[in-house]
Amino acid sequence: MARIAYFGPEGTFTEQAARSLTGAGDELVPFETIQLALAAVRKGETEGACVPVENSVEGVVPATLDGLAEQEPLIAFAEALLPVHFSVLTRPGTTEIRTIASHPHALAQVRLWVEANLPGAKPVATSSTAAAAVAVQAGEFDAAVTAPVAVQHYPLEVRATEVADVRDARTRFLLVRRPHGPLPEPTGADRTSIVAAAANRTGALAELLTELAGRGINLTRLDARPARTYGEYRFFIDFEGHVAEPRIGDVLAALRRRCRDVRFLGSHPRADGVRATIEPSAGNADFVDAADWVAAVRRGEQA
Ligand SMILES: O=C(O)C(=O)Cc1ccccc1
Repeated sequence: MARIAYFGPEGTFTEQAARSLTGAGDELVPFETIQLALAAVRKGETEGACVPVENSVEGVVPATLDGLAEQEPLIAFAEALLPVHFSVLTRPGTTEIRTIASHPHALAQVRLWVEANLPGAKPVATSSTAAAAVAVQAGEFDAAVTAPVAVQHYPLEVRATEVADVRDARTRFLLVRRPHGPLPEPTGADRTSIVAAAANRTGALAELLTELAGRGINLTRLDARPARTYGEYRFFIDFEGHVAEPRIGDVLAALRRRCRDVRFLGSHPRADGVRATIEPSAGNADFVDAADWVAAVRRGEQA
């Protein structure tokens, strides 16, 4: 049985993701912010933490990216991909909706629906979708935009379901832990994540990407975030493959040489099961064969 922190309170999308990534015997512990959930696993209060990382409409979750790039290293060892549509909840008997509260990512994904269905309602940001439900229950706001499961946790009335301006929106969540013990086994459908601080000079980012492109490695995400000093950036790069594979080990070694700083954020199976694209002459067997050939040349066996 493991204790797993998650971005709560109860009834968030992240709780749903955490449930899908853990077993029935595991204990899920809610934290009010992403930073607190990550701090819990860093301090060893929990064995893991589940946090959202990116959304197909709103993009990255900055608190998660910055939280993984800074302080003691954490490793993502599993991910979940959830379809995201919302419910609108009010206190029973509410007739007029003047304020509508939610996590900023949720508000951004229902803006058109609110304009069309609740004209004049003022959006108010809360720390999470479930925190909005708590605030509505306490009478602070009139309506909350929540995960469909939130109504099972809070005594509120469902005013609308399946609310989403963009159909098929998805959010990806990570289960992270401190770097100890073995990594998940490679499956052929894996994702590796790093954060790199490239030198501040012409072509530095292009050089990093060329290392990946030259080995036929397909990127799945590239984001830049400020490195806390004005004008300096960190690059978050996700790509297909697992560090256990020779072709991925080879590119990580090259990135380590080229970057001022590179942090490994994990290799784990992709939630969507998409298998890695392998370009001609860039498969693992090609890398092993090439390394064997060099070793043979060094032994003087091949001239
Ligand atoms: O607030 C939540 O429920 C979260 O888990 C974060 C979030 C917010 C909006 C869409 C997906 C995840």
